[in-house]
Amino acid sequence: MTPAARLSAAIELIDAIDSQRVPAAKALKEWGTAHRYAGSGDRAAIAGLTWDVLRRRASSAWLMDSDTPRARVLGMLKLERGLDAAAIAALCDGGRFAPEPLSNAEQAALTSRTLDDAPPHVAGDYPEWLDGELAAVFGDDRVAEATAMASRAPLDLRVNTLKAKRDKLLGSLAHLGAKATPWSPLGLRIELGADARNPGIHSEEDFIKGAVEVQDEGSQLAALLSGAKPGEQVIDLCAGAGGKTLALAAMMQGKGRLIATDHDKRQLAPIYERLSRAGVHNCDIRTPKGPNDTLSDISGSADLVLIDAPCTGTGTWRRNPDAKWRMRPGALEVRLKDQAEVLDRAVPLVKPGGRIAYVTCSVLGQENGAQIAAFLARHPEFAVVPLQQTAAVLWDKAEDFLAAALVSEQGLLMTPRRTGTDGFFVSVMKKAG
Ligand SMILES: C[S@@+](CC[C@H](N)C(=O)[O-])C[C@H]1O[C@@H](n2cnc3c(N)ncnc32)[C@H](O)[C@@H]1O
Repeated sequence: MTPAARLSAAIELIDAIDSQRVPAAKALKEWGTAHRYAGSGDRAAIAGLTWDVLRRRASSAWLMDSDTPRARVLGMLKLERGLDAAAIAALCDGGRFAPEPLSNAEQAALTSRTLDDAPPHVAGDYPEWLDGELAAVFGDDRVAEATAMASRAPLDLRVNTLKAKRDKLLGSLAHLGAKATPWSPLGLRIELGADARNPGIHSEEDFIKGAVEVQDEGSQLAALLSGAKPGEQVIDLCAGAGGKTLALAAMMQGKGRLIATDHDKRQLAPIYERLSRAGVHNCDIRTPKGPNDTLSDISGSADLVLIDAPCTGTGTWRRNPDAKWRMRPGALEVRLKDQAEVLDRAVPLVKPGGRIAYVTCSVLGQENGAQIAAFLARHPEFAVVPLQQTAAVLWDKAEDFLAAALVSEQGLLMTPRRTGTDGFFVSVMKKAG
């Protein structure tokens, strides 16, 4: 397919996503089934265009002064891909399979309109109802923060120190362009291009043998900041598919006891294979069975309970721009209730002097600082560990990391703009000894 034909396909896809209200991933899959002649390069390029339109959904419509699928694709080409009006006109030449030539109004919009007068939620590409929430956290920086949250994310990997060292993997994955991540001592980063082509990490020998896992650097840092140590008893209360469990296991170096559970057994399903591939032997997976508490035998003995809390996922918008536009206020309310519940559930598990590490992949204050402030009011036996102490696991990078993150009395917030990671909030609290 020509670049122009790919553009036409992206317009068609955005139209289908809008008119049939289907998730983008489903629409892309259906498009692929209906267009079997399209090669993998075409599919990746069309998916890349479609995701980029979703990233810049509001700002591209503002730029074009029109909300049609075509207008948003054209606006995205300027805002996200940096093409000027002449380059866009060259793509829209009206040829076979190409989009129609630009109208005078489109030409004028691409030449002279800007986002200068756009309201913050339009310039920053986020739902209007979240403006107050983001203003409360970022103030006047919210457009810049949200714009970074709308950008494309790299592929981050965590080296599994139970099996390998980062220096060696920097060599063996050099053909994918893997570089060391800025903050995590275990991270590798592969920058991805505008097309949504996956570098095939799951087929690499290092992945198959468990030497690396896919994990955003922010998620790696959240696990590191929990401070899990060899010999401790550590509970991963919201283990899900086990991303953090694997990181905790590596930190514990096979020594001590790691217990992973989740209230939804379906979420836990992939964890067995992942732990086995990673060579983890000290993890006890507790699958919920009926109404009995899976942790009823544990009382006041955990050194650390990690709560990778259910949250709105606003910190991962750059990986899932579709979800951002689907988010509704009701979802935030449900999450806030779940978070308070899971925090309270952790309390009796922790031993005197033990810690709770609370993590979300959200940037919203209600899910982060406010949730912790409310928890501390309910449980005055807990206090936030000073951030310098929490960040000490990053050694010589600790000070710069804390300067980059948004810090508060309750914890620290990483964001794409500040730390180049997904948005993650971390609060480590210690129980009085
Ligand atoms: C952010 S996800 C976990 C991701 C996972 N830790 C990882 O790194 O791959 C949050 C998880 O919390 C679980 N969850 C929600 N409410 C819970 C509760 N009250 N107790 C335990 N788990 C809960 C959800 O099923 C979901 O798997």
